[in-house]
Amino acid sequence: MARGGRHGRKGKRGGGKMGQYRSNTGRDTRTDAYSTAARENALFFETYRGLEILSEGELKEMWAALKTDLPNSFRFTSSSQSALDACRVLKEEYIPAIAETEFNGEPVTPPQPVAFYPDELAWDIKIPKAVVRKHKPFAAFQKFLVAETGAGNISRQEVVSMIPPLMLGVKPGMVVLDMCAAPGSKSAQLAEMIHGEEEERVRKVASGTPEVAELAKQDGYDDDGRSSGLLIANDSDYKRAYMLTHQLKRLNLPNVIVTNNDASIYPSIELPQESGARGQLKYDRILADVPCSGDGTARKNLSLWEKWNPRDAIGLHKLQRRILIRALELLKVGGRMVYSTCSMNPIENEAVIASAIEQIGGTSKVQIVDCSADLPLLKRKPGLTTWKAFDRTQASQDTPSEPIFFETYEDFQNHKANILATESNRKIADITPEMFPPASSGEDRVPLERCMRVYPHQQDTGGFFIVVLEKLAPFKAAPAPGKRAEISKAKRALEEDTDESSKRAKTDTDNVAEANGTVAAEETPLAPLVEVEEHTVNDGDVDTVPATMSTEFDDEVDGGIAIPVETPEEPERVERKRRTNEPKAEVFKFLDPNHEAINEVFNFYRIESPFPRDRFLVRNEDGKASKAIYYASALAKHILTTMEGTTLKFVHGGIKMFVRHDTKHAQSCNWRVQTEGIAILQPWCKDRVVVCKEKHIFHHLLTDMFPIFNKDQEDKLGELWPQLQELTPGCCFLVLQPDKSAKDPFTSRMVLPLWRNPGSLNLMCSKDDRYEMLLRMYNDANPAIVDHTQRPRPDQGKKEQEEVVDEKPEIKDEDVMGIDDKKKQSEEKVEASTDKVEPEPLQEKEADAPAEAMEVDSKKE
Ligand SMILES: C[S@@+](CC[C@H](N)C(=O)[O-])C[C@H]1O[C@@H](n2cnc3c(N)ncnc32)[C@H](O)[C@@H]1O
Repeated sequence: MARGGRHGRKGKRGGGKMGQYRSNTGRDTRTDAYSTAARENALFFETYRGLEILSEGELKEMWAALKTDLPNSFRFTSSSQSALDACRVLKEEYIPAIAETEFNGEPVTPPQPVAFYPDELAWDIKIPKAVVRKHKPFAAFQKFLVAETGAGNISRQEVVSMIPPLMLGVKPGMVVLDMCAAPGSKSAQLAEMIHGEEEERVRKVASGTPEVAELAKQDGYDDDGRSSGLLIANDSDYKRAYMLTHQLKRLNLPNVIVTNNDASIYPSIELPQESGARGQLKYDRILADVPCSGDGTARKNLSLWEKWNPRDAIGLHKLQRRILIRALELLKVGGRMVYSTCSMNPIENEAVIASAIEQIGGTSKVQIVDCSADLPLLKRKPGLTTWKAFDRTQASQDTPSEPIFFETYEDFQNHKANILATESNRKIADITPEMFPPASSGEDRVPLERCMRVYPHQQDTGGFFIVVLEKLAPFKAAPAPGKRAEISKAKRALEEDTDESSKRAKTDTDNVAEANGTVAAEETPLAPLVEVEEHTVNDGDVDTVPATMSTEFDDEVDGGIAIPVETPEEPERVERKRRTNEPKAEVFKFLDPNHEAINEVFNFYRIESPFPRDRFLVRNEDGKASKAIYYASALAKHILTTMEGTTLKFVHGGIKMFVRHDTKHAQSCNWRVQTEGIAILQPWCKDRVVVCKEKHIFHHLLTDMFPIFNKDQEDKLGELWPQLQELTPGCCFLVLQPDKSAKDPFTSRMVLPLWRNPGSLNLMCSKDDRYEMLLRMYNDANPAIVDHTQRPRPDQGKKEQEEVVDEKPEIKDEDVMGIDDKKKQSEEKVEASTDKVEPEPLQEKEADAPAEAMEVDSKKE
């Protein structure tokens, strides 16, 4: 596990990616007390008033809501049984306790389930974050939140940010792309949906009768009970892509890949087709939660009050449209995508949707899905069908802070001409015709009212824009509007063919078009006249990957202005230039199914067929099984191998299933199992399974590290004693089995790795995981954990003591970290999981090192 952290962080001063969180004086504003920051910005307010998208009364309500603290909210991991247990603990223990407490003499409102979120899995805390952190009665609750977040059972996530994944309707078996995914709260939601009830299905297939097995293979679980789906989560900012990895790794899913590419030119993935012909991967679902000006996040991103500027949206519109068009190209016919922003500005929202639909050939190619019946308890407003474009550039320089509105593009052109006539060097916004409402009507009309707008005052959240699009037919995107005008001009010039300069114009234009594809480059014909101010929103920075990928189209092609585009026969092997400090590309080398290490683990744990032998990989250049063996799903394996060395840049893929542990016991195995992959592996293992049904026995294993294993401990170990006596030394699976006939039964099933030494035992999990389980399962907030290898044992002979310590397996970083480190890390993850809060970048050392090296480093620490 990579260690992020505040320690050793080399934060940038001033602008850069952190720019949006700095005040004009360069101070980081993220930790400012909510109450001390001024929440006023006349330009921001007057712009929204002048836009007339809300009545005067509602505008005031929205403004008042924007000025208050954002409630804290979190979500339980839907795919994990221990998360569902944690949710029950919240309801049965913490909520009643909080309901009894008071703050400043008033009763406290306990956390409430988010009304629109299914199964009461999302919760809202109306008590301000600062109060929860500092007020004593909430200390236990805070501890619970931190422990469960660290364990991957809870994700802190803003309520509005939970909407796009819910609207996508992802199911197990689906192939999903999250194009702008960091820091990853929505990706985590999507990954959980793909995972579904995989663990239960796997158990049925592995143990059941043929009928049960058949049943368990259906509904997307057709990989012997495992979900055959895949999530590719991408972000163009490589540091944020590593933060994304951090967030997703907590879920322990083998069908997740993280990439680091520019979404607007996201590479196509080659797939072998059954017929033997080549095909390209098309996605069932795509999320384009694009970089935006983020004015819906003003309740938590306080620097917005200081910096809000209409140019941020204007500067991002084209990138947003390019990302959306690329998403639609990559979508399956019949597939659905969500385009979303945390901005309320129509230029980043409805204008992007309308112009993109026009560019790809209209509503016969893609439709806006009517979602009015979905999530009925979500309060929302329809998308805008008419709006004005706006800027702050007044004709006179004396009134620079007042917004100026344009009903039509001609209005804007006149305004610009007036200004430039007197002051040719004034900076004017790059407003383009696509930023205005579409003129189409009748059958071609784009039903923009089907888009969804969520305003902060409606249900005490941030602001958000969401639209669900369904691809109806393959299309060939027309060139971007500016490019189209340029090409027409060049074509006219060619037709006239009067002088040399027109020929040059044609040649230049075609060269640019060929090099960039239809959507890779856009310049309006007006561009040379207009200078755009640098906008402050850095999420919109485009990755500087050269536009070498062609934007290939679906097999059937129609209409549009065709620009010669070369569709590559196979993925291009283009060496992508590494930026300074950028880590080397991660490596994924799959092992031969008959590799010695694979044979060893299959024999030792008696892993039964049909558990696949050909999906194991290592993460080093040599392809040697030296430290860890990972496992990836079938599709993940295909993509990691076929796209190796192409422009698709991988950051993460696969889960760690076995870790090397050299043992001197001849009958043992040199590979121990890891918790990451244990739930899908164990049901296929017919050996080395130890079942525990009594909670008090497990408590002993949690509080004692390396408890002695001898006859004197027989009573303490109860049902485990005879089972463990039968086992040769080495790793085994400890299955916690709910059984009503037990005195003290478990509420749900869980599997953990256990190490059986000749003279001791050890549960193979970190101290922090022990603390989390003690809190969740035994409500024990301050347990004492004893490490018996650190204690003198007068009752043992020298040889016995040596045996205990000698076989103490190496546990990697998660075990090496102390509770304080892990707590800090969990708190950082909590921050990172919210939408617009810039996560702490990984330490440079980590960012530079491949995954395995990171672990070694952190262990040395
Ligand atoms: C609004 S944030 C996404 C939040 C994320 N979906 C979540 O739920 O945590 C936008 C992200 O887009 C990334 N980004 C900016 N330009 C991009 C591009 N051209 N391609 C891909 N990602 C981009 C930024 O680095 C940023 O992480």
